Parts: sequence; C-alpha cells; structure tokens
Amino acid sequence: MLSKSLGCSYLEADDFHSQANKEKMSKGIPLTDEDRIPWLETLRDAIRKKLESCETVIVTCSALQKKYREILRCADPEYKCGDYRNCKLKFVCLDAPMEVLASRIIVRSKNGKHFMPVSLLQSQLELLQIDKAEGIHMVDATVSLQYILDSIVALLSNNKLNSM
Ligand SMILES: Nc1ncnc2c1ncn2[C@@H]1O[C@H](COP(=O)(O)OP(=O)(O)OP(=O)(O)O)[C@@H](O)[C@H]1O
Ligand SMILES: O=C(O)[C@H](O)[C@@H](O)[C@H](O)[C@H](O)CO
Repeated sequence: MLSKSLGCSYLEADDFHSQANKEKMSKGIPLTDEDRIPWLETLRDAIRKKLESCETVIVTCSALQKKYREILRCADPEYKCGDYRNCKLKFVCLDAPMEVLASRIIVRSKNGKHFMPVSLLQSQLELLQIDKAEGIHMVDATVSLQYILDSIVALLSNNKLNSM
C-alpha cells in the first residue's frame, strides 16, 4: 500500500527466507541467528541493488533486533556503524499490543495464507529490541491501514524519520 502510494518498489522480507527457514517456523520452531543472518544478508544485497540504481524501496521485515537492523543498514555502502541519522535506510516500527497481533496472526493462519503460527509470537516479542538512539519512529498499528499509511507518508514528507 505504501509503495503503491509512493510509486516505488517493494520487498517483503519473508520472500527471502529459505524453504528450510519457512518449514522450521511452520513447525513452531523459532529461528536462530544462524538461520537469520544469511536471510538478512540476502535481503541486504537486494536492498543494495535498489540503492545502487537510485531507487526508493519499501521493505517490510521483522528486523527484531538492533544487530539484525545493522546488517540491513549495511545495504547503504556509505553507512558507518552507529551513524543512524546519515544512513539511507530508515526504520518505522508498526506497534500493536500482543493480543492484537495474536488475533491477526490467527485469522491469517486460518486462511492458510502464512507459515507463521501464533505460537511463535511470544518468542518474537521477546527478541524485539529497539535502542532509542536509533531514532526509530513507532507508528500505532491498531488503527486503519489508511491511517497507518497517512502517518508514514507524513513522517516521510516532513523528513521526520531518524529525527527523534
Ligand atoms: N491495521 C490493520 N487493521 C486490521 N487488520 C490488519 C491491519 N494490519 C494488518 N492487518 C491484518 O493482519 C494480518 C497480518 O498483516 P501482515 O501480513 O501485513 O503483517 P506483517 O507485518 O507482514 O506480519 P509478518 O511480519 O508476520 O509477516 C493480515 O491478515 C492483515 O490483513
Ligand atoms: O526472524 C524471524 O523469526 C522471521 O523473519 C519472522 O519474524 C517471520 O518471518 C515473520 O514474523 C513472519 O512474517
């Protein structure tokens, strides 16, 4: 929705998972760093290609930990570790309480549309770690999709990302 509204390209991180990672998650087994690092590196390389051709790209990704986001930030060849403000990659966190996320995942898995079972939600939230210094904007994800879209477009057009 956001990429369409901006007229830019879009990458969904789940499309970069290996079959083995997807099978593991569908069995309710949380991924480890060993599983995640090659996945994040492949996604990083895909983002880098977009940046090299001066494209804007929207990426949706459960980049739960700072160290995972650091891998993605390296898609910007000029990124210097910790220099979040000057990094070309900007992060927005779609924030919702566990119960809301759980009910959405349950509906989605009932439709057979996704490999992610609700049993993995707890382990995902336990990993979620955001350092204030990263300047990541939290966007309320309990509201309508249109309102979420408008909030992110406003952050982008006011150049507010990374300026907390
Ligand atoms: N603001 C919203 N209001 C109502 N339903 C929503 C909203 N956002 C997402 N959903 C629903 O929640 C489910 C999960 O959304 P979606 O697949 O976009 O999440 P995601 O962030 O990509 O999740 P994951 O990281 O697990 O892939 C979908 O069925 C979607 O329709
Ligand atoms: O790092 C991980 O454990 C995975 O990337 C997960 O976060 C799922 O793929 C995602 O939540 C479902 O979309």
